[in-house]
Amino acid sequence: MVGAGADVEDSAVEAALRPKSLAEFVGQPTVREQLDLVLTAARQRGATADHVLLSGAPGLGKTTLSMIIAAEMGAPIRITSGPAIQHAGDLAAILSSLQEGEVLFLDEIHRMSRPAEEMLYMAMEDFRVDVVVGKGPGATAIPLELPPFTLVGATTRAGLLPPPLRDRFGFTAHMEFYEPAELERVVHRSARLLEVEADAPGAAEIASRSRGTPRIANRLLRRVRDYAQVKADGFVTREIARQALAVYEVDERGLDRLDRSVLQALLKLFGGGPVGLSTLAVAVGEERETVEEVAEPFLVREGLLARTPRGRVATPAAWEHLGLTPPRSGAPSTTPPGQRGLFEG
Ligand SMILES: Nc1ncnc2c1ncn2[C@@H]1O[C@H](COP(=O)(O)OP(=O)(O)OP(=O)(O)O)[C@@H](O)[C@H]1O
Repeated sequence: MVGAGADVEDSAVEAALRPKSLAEFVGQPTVREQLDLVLTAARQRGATADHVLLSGAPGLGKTTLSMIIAAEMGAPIRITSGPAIQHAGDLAAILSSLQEGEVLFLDEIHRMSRPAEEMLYMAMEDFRVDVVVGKGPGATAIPLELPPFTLVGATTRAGLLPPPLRDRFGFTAHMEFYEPAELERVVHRSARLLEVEADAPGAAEIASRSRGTPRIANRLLRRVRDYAQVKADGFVTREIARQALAVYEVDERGLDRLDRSVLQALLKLFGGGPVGLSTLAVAVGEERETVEEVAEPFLVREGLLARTPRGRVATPAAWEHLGLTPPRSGAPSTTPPGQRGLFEG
């Protein structure tokens, strides 16, 4: 899938395309300015930077920013994720091996286990953990001093974090979706690094279909590059980008196969809603989290889907985008000739 999955070559290229400094990081002007102040001030004081929480949709640059924080502080970085830390002992092992000033990047921090989370409170605030040795009445807590470190937590939604954890971050940055002009700069920068020749309209076409997300912009650029190389002379123009993205089923608004299946299920199976998230996810054969965190933020932002207390509801723009007619008084919707059904092909 062009929109969400990644192959091995893609992962390696993605790493190579990461900006290495705040100056190279495109867009997010507010976050960049605030973070620059936090880091410069800490550097001037010769101190370890405060803990940073980054929230925002997948692919907006949270991992990249955590690496930049380490690079700007001249510190090493350790990368792990919430789901990888199931026991407090896992976290104690990581924390006790940190060097002074090291950046610990904890992706999906909202998915950490409860005991680990509680250990993290003390580690963040007092740079200390209590390691419990033994079991039952004979168990003893041995306090362990930690070197000062910077925790960079990443989450798709800061609202998922318990307040005691959220409050222990000295700085919280909310990453926004990128404007088309910013994504165009991302595409030009990546094209230069990948040695792909693209003109301005070609880059703009890719940017406008990238759902406000640099990771998707980079991925679409690579797929358009493949098409340009195999079917043309390697040069990316608007027409080449359009042809390539039609092959990969990314439409003019940037909706990919997953987005369209979600909308089609909502419209065709549930008459436009309201329908619960779990039911919708089952209908498209995806995990609830994938629908909620990958497809929905974009569909909501595009004004195609609304989250209501009673469930997910399609907007009139969704019916229009898929060329379907909203049902009147319970009549089934009609599919114009040539429109492909949900489960066809
Ligand atoms: N501001 C930016 N400027 C240029 N490229 C960027 C920017 N932000 C992200 N990218 C590119 O997008 C890709 C994805 O970024 P990254 O892995 O940091 O996202 P993420 O928010 O951590 O995603 P996830 O939460 O899914 O792990 C990287 O390869 C990077 O090259």
